[in-house]
Amino acid sequence: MHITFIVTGGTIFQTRDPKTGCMIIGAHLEDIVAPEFLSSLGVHSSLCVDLKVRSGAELTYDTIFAARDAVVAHMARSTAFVLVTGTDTLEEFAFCLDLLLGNVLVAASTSLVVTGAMKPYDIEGYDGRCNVQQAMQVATAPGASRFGVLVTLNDSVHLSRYVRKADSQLMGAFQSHPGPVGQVREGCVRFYYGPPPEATSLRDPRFEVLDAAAVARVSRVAIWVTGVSSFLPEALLPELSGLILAGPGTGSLSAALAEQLAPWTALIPVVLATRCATGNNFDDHYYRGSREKYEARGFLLADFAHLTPVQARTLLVLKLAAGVYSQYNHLRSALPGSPERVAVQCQQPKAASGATGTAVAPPLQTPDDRGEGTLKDGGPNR
Ligand SMILES: NC(=O)C[C@H](N)C(=O)O
Repeated sequence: MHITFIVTGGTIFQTRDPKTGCMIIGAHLEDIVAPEFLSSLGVHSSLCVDLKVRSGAELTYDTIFAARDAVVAHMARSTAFVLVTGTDTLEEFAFCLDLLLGNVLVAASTSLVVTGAMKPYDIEGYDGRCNVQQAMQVATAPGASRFGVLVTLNDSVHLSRYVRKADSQLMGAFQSHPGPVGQVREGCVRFYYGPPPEATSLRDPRFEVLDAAAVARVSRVAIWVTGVSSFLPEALLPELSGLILAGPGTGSLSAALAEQLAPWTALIPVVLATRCATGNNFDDHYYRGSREKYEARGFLLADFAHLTPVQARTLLVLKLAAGVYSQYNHLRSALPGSPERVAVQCQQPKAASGATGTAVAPPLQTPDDRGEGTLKDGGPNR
């Protein structure tokens, strides 16, 4: 067996620099992975691709694509891949790689497991060594390759589709809302269920041919959290390739914000997500018409069902780069703020301020809203 490691920094490699008192990359993969442990798994050769990133906050789509390219380049030789990274953006990294590569990995019977550490290398109780060992065990376990990209930390194995960093500090930070797909117990990997169809349905073959340059043109997607007395500065919108609104409950928007943003949906994709930790961005079972009333005004909901705002952002960036929404293809040819993009924006309506424009917003009231109120008067009870 051959394992390829890809490393992109993070707490797992960090120590305190005695000279400056600041955190630095003070450890390397060879300090963490014992050759004897590799041999015990039947791994006779390994390789490390260091993408030279300091921490999770520094992660860029360029690095994600460099990792994707490293996997593709070493796929023929490798039985398994272990990606060691900063935990702050680990969930985005894993989710994005699964969208880009999940089907390719499954077809090639190759596993990819992402891991990191919650405690620095020089702190008592350092979890990095154990996490990397368990990631190697999971990556080489029978059946691991049917899942696409997995995440392993703290004895747990998560599907990249469901995992999120739910705590900013503690060891059990990584959680999946349906629970982990597997665990490491008594030194052995146990998978409890196979990949449910929902976990793989977001992979799109068009993502497999994307490159970093295509994504860079559309990656200025902002996440804006709304709630009490919501607002959004109009001046922000021309700077964006897209907007994820993380709204309360099932992604409810105030009537005023919906009025302001509806005309902008002709220019940039505006996705409605929930700011709750889990759950959907609409619920037509309880709040009838809750999807249609926004989709009719140009907001995107259904393609982003049951995703966190961070996941919705990743998916939207890839969809835009792949040209999935032809109405937004103008975003792919010009960077935000460039003269071409500004020219398109100048043609756009400012319905909220009363100016004229080209986007036509349908009426606010949907048949199912009757009697429960409309967006204008506060909307139905969602
Ligand atoms: N535990 C960690 O890895 C957090 C760190 N700040 C990072 O993401 O690089």
